[in-house]
Amino acid sequence: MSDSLERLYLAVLAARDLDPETSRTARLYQRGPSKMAKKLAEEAIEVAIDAVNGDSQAVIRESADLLYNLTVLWASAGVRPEDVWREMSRREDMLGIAEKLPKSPMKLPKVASPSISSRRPIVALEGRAARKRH
Ligand SMILES: N=c1c2ncn([C@@H]3O[C@H](COP(=O)(O)OP(=O)(O)OP(=O)(O)O)[C@@H](O)[C@H]3O)c2ncn1[C@@H]1O[C@H](COP(=O)(O)O)[C@@H](O)[C@H]1O
Repeated sequence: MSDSLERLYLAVLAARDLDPETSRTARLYQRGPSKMAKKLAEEAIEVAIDAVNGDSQAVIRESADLLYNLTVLWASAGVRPEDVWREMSRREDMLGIAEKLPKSPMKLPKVASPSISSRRPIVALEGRAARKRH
């Protein structure tokens, strides 16, 4: 799977400078990170709804769309697939499985807790006023 995500990532990088009239990826670049984030969030919600509805074929299709939009956001944020694989390996080495680190301080070695000011700021995604573009 990582091979096909890496190929998709390279295709996304190559499409950045194409004509936004003909390339969806170039259009997303032109509209910026907030539009990319909105598309990613929409696809994630679609996957979740399809799973709740028990539509596994739709989950598969929407998951592919979700991964495409994730690679676009990675590319925009300067994150490479190998950066993500490295983080997954680090978690696997630490926990034996590539899952999110536990929040409970009981399960982790003691580290300085982040101050409130270092938390991620809340940002607004692009509004839903505009209709979906194709
Ligand atoms: N692999 C993909 C890919 N996978 C999924 N998508 C998505 O394909 C969906 C389009 O299908 P739909 O029109 O059914 O989706 P939609 O949700 O109704 O429409 P949108 O509002 O998302 O536009 C969108 O959600 C895209 O985000 C992709 N779009 C592009 N690519 C690849 O990205 C590369 C660059 O392509 P261009 O962006 O066309 O230059 C090429 O290698 C393409 O194959």
